[in-house]
Amino acid sequence: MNQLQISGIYAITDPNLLTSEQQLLDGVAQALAAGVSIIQYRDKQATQAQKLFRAKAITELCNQHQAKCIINDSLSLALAANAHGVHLGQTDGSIAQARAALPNDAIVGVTCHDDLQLAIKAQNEGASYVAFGRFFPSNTKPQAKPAKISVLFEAKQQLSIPVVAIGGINQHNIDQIIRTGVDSIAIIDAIFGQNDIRHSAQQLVHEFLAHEFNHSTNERSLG
Ligand SMILES: Cc1ncc(COP(=O)(O)OP(=O)(O)O)c(N)n1
Ligand SMILES: Cc1nc(C(=O)O)sc1CCOP(=O)(O)O
Ligand SMILES: [Mg+2]
Repeated sequence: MNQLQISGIYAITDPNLLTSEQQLLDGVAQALAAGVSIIQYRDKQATQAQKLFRAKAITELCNQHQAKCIINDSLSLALAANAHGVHLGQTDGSIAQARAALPNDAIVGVTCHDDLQLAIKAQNEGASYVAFGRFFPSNTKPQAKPAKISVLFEAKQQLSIPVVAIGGINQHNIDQIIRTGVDSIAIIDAIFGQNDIRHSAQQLVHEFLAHEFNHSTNERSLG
């Protein structure tokens, strides 16, 4: 799996914010136009038929932008939609089963909350990336378990697969997360909950790219 596949701003859809199919596809198109690298289709409300249509449409939009479409929770939906991968929570199914069913280059992401041991286990079982969170209170998922930012520094030292941060991240606090060196930052409300989705996503993408640029310039000047 190419590690560069999991890099930059990772936007996750929410049916409470993008309430119609038109809003969903327009919102995803705006986020992609702003330079978001990954879209996760996360929908616990639609019918199976609606989910399949929407997952296929988002995958197609991602293909047009050289971005990746990851399906939340459902391996079967990821397969049916020919999406680029699946995101599995701790009770959403096994990594081995997803790896066996999906193409070799597919992305399998795994939620690890604040637990580095879960992340090491996921890496050993074939995960493409691990996600830690939540780092700040989340309007979207208020019940999400808190995690300390220090786990991200530890994860970057101990893991070889990409590390994703999630939960309550917005333009005011993203810098604290970027500084840990994480590969990607997953966001719902600060992108899809905003009036101007494209502009909001653009600001977050620029923050991330500015840090990457400064980091590589410093490394070059230090030799
Ligand atoms: C990138 C990313 N990280 C974490 C999650 C949360 O997954 P999960 O614990 O399965 O919870 P739900 O999203 O299914 O409510 C995620 N979806 N994406
Ligand atoms: C879906 C999800 N999972 C989380 C976790 O901690 O595992 S936090 C979260 C919600 C992220 O949305 P927002 O950017 O609006 O806070
Ligand atoms: Mg899940």
